[in-house]
Amino acid sequence: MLQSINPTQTKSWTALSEHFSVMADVHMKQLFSEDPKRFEKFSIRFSDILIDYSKNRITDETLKLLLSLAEECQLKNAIDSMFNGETINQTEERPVLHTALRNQSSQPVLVDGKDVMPEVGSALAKMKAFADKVTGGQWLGHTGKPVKYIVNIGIGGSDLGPAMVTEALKNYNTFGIEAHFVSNVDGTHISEVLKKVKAEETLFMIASKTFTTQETMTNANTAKTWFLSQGGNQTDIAKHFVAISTNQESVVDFGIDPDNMFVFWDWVGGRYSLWSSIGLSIACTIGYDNFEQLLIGAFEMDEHFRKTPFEKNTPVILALLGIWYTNFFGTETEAILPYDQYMHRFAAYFQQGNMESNGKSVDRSGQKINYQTGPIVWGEPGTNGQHAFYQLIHQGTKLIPCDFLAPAISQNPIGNHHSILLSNFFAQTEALMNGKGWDEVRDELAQAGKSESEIEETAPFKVFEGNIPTNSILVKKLDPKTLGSLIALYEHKIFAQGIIWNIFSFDQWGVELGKVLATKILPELQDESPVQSHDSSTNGLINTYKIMIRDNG
Ligand SMILES: O=P(O)(O)OC[C@H]1O[C@H](O)[C@H](O)[C@@H](O)[C@@H]1O
Repeated sequence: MLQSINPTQTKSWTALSEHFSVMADVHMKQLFSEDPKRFEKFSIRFSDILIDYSKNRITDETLKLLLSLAEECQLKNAIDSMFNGETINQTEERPVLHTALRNQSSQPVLVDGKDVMPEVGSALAKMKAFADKVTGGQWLGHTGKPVKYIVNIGIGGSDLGPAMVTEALKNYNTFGIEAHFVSNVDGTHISEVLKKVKAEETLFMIASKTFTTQETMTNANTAKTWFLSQGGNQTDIAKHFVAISTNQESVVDFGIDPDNMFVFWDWVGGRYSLWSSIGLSIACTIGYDNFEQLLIGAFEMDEHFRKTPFEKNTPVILALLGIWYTNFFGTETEAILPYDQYMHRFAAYFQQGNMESNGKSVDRSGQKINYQTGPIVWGEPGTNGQHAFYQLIHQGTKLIPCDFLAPAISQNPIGNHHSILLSNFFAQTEALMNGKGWDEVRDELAQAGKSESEIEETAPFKVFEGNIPTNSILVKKLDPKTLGSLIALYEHKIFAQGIIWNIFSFDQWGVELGKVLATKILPELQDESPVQSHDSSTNGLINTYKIMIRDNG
């Protein structure tokens, strides 16, 4: 059981509030000029990852207070409780053990007194055997051809993780197998994917923890009907459809052979499941050995999170910095900006990871919260974002803390592309920190031959206040192991924040309401008769929809 501790009632919170009144107006430029060792002090090297958090609006004192907030909120106990398999997902009465999926030690992991590692081991062994066959060209379709296309049908956690990782590690896909992902119930999604694949060379992976999700089951049925219309018959389904789920009964009802079912467990949250059988599409495209490297990278981060004192503990530091801005500076969003095209789905992945986990407003004792919790997470790869939304980050009215991520080594070294990319990465964090002061702007305009009155007129628009916080995460190369560590870094950051905010990070009750209402409305759309049972807006929308359909013939 996790204790309920209101963070705002701690001594550290009060001290942080007082400290904030001092720090609110301190410019980072000044902090850098006062301390030439600021980078050494506020950066951590973990394996091939450098995390530089020196461009944050913090001093030694800030960090000291934030660290004591973590202590007062009993973060250490909570970490132990998670790794030890205690039922910390209390509202769903489950432990939270995605860390067991990547546990490389010989230590048992107990759930209700039973070691789950043998089950994890056999699920991984089944994945390996299958992935080896697929990537080795030995898993044959009904006409005797090997697999060329994988279509993963899933949504949310059963889509975003595998989709993000297969993109991020695309360069490790040396087997010529194309991975496609269908998530949206909009028929356009599956239709467009089916245009690109050939049934006899396609392996469908129906990925759903519950095997009841409306979108996934609708898409899965459409895929089955399509497959049967393309020359496959009922008995061929076994060669072309596999299921990844915790729900064997529904898998069998759907018509998938239990031998073709890959399991995981209810103690793996959907948005933390890419390490489980949900990662099958990853293993079948980049190969099982690379999938294993991903697990190893995550395990190394788990060990670091579990064992490193908080002042050198990277997920804890990132979590505390986020809390500093969210709860004291009043920031509402955080941007994740990878300077790596392969990572183009990374922000979208952690949008779910973060917002579904920490988008809560009731604390662990069931009380309504009167402080801010999870931020809005968003982002796009650099340098694209620079030409789209960085204007607002540089000169808008909102303070937006940003994480910049980049690999030192490009996997596609063409000409000077990578130095250009990285020069932008370095320049942006520098500019966001320093800004551009009045004197600099005036000098520049004077040098360009502007008159005094012209300078007065133009200068205000060209001034950048700077002082915008960034974390720079520079990795040697985006290989499977490093990616595994990076994902685990963000996962644990989210966990640590949830503990301090005194919320339950592993349920998602907020997603349920829309689902329930949609199932109620679906039958109302079957005929032309107008509805009156909703509010006037919803009635109006449904009835106009019906008229549009009717008028279309
Ligand atoms: O894997 P499934 O059971 O199909 O669930 C897919 C997704 O749907 C739900 O609405 C949850 O909000 C997500 O956390 C979950 O990942």
